[in-house]
Amino acid sequence: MSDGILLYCRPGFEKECLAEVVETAAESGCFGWANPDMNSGFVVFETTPTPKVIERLPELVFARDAWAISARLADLDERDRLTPIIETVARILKDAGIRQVGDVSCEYAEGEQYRPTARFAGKFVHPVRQALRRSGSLTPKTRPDLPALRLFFKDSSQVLIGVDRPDGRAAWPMGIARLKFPAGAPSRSTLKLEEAFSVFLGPQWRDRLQNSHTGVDLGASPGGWTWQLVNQGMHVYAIDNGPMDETLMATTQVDHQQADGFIWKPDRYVDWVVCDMVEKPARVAFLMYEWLHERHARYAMFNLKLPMRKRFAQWQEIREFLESRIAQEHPKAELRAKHLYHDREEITVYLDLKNQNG
Ligand SMILES: C[S@@+](CC[C@H](N)C(=O)[O-])C[C@H]1O[C@@H](n2cnc3c(N)ncnc32)[C@H](O)[C@@H]1O
Repeated sequence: MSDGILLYCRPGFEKECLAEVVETAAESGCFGWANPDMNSGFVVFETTPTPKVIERLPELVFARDAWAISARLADLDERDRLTPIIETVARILKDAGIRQVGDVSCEYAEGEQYRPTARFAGKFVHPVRQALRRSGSLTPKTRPDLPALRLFFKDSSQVLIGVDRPDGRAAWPMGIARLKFPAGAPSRSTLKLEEAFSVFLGPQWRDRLQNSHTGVDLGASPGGWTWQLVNQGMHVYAIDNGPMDETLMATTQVDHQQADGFIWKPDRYVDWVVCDMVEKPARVAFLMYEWLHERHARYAMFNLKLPMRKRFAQWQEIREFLESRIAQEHPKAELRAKHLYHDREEITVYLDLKNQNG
């Protein structure tokens, strides 16, 4: 039995995260409230979530990761925090009919003010893991296919406890994508596209791109996104009036065209169109839909730069537009969006109209 949902978001996006979970929960007849700390990077949504709401948590755009809270402990004694936690976990697992969890994480908020808690949680995970293994509640080796135990420390004396579902888990705990900046990539935004592939196509995304041979990058300069496509062996049309990185051009896999990304079109069908143009988000979303609908490309990955105000409302309008077109014209389409760890005032969208065969 759960009495709330913990959601992680980018610090500063707590309002959007809350508005979205309120709306999603209400669609399943589930109501609740929250009073989030601004810039904390998390929201505790007070509610009794139905299974449907828990199932829909991965769909949330502004929540990078989320799980249902099964217990809360406050006033932990610093001389022995472990005993009450282990006892509570044993009770939760028994109630849920779970014999063992496959992993455990000690989590914390990303906001600046939570730095000391982050250090504490980073160390505390080791004794927790040992104690759970001794009690037989944790598998000897990590098992990603089993539920994982999640412990969120607001500070070192308060913990929220939950057990997640393997199929609802974010690609990285707390949605914090730990990616190494690839040597040779021309800009840091290369990590945005790498994270997007991993989140939307799954950890085996490189295998999935093996059959993709051509790509278009709209708003490509200096080439961080183009670099990712080139690195997967694609030939890329890079569209931007700005300059492209010289080393990237020397690969001979890039055709740089100084043109307007809203006008330029390829001569033939390409596998991917990616777009990072700084433009009105509705205009970009419409362009991407048309690219796929008119069969210029098979798949689209694009960034929508959101305005400071009404960020959630703006995404809602765009989503409604895309969903209504999809419902009329491509009912099998896949549309997914996420506020990625490497996104700032923007979200990333993946669209596949699944229309290549008719
Ligand atoms: C955020 S930067 C792209 C960074 C790039 N994704 C990377 O990883 O290096 C946005 C780019 O969009 C380009 N841009 C904006 N409007 C454009 C348009 N209408 N047509 C083509 N490029 C455009 C800008 O010149 C700028 O280089």
